[in-house]
Amino acid sequence: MNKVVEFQQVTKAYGDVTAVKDISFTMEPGKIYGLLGRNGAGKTTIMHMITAQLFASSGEVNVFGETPYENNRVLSKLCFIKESQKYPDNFRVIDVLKVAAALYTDWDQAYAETLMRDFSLPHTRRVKKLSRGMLSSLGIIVGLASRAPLTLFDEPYLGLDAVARGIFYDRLIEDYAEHPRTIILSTHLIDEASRMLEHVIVIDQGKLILDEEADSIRGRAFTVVGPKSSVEPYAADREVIHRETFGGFVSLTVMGNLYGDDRKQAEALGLEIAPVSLQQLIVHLTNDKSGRKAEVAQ
Ligand SMILES: Nc1ncnc2c1ncn2[C@@H]1O[C@H](COP(=O)(O)OP(=O)(O)OP(=O)(O)O)[C@@H](O)[C@H]1O
Repeated sequence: MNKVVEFQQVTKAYGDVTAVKDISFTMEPGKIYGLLGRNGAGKTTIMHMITAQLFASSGEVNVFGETPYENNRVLSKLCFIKESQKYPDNFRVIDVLKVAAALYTDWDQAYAETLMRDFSLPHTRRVKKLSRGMLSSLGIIVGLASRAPLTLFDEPYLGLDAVARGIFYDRLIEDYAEHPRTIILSTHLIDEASRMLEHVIVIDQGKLILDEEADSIRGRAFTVVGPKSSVEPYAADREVIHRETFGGFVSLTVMGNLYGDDRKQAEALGLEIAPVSLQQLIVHLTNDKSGRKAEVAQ
């Protein structure tokens, strides 16, 4: 299958700061990727190399099978929504939409208008007069209505309230189902975004430490709940990554195969089983692989 993004042993240094260290990964068409990691992990640097705003110090970056640098065939297929997008001072919301309509080949104006209503964004308000959350909504509208074959959202929801974030997730999932494309979402809100993510790439201190399908990560652990007397023997020779006690009951998150014997044994003991959050697992896996106590989410 043709790859949308290919990184081969890519390193990026800013002077003596090496932000990205010898990273290799590929991204396929028609998938939603989560690019996750702590502050300063190197996520934005990776997105800037994909979108040809930064050169790699070494290694090879290919997008749609070609180098993206000064390559209009590639760049015309990309839409990059940054955390703090800047617009000319005199621009109104409607001017941003006009520029986007001219820029993106697959732009859908009717869809943009629907999204404008969903996010209650006023057409004629000057962009510099928008609230922080409204500015984020504008970026989200441009990103979704661009329908670009590769759309990148870099922490797109600064200042957005929970309702607006919910609208973003819902619209993205609905629209993606009708118009499959590759989406890269960089976020700290892993639990919130996890229902949309199909594949997860975790960066820690510039290194790639996890590159896996979200479902396969989720299936690696689960939570068992029950009376202490049943839960503790079950947990005795297992890896416990989280523990909560309430009265005589215990809830443990254990590493194990959610779809296999580990689950059957727990069921046989009458323990309740619940899926574990992607965030909790990633925090755990990050700790393991980086050899330090990391906290992926804020
Ligand atoms: N222009 C620059 N000059 C020097 N160092 C930089 C520059 N841009 C980024 N860095 C450094 O590179 C590292 C990675 O930064 P990057 O912005 O890619 O991280 P990030 O994962 O996107 O972080 P966040 O989640 O906080 O946005 C950090 O140590 C940062 O300080």
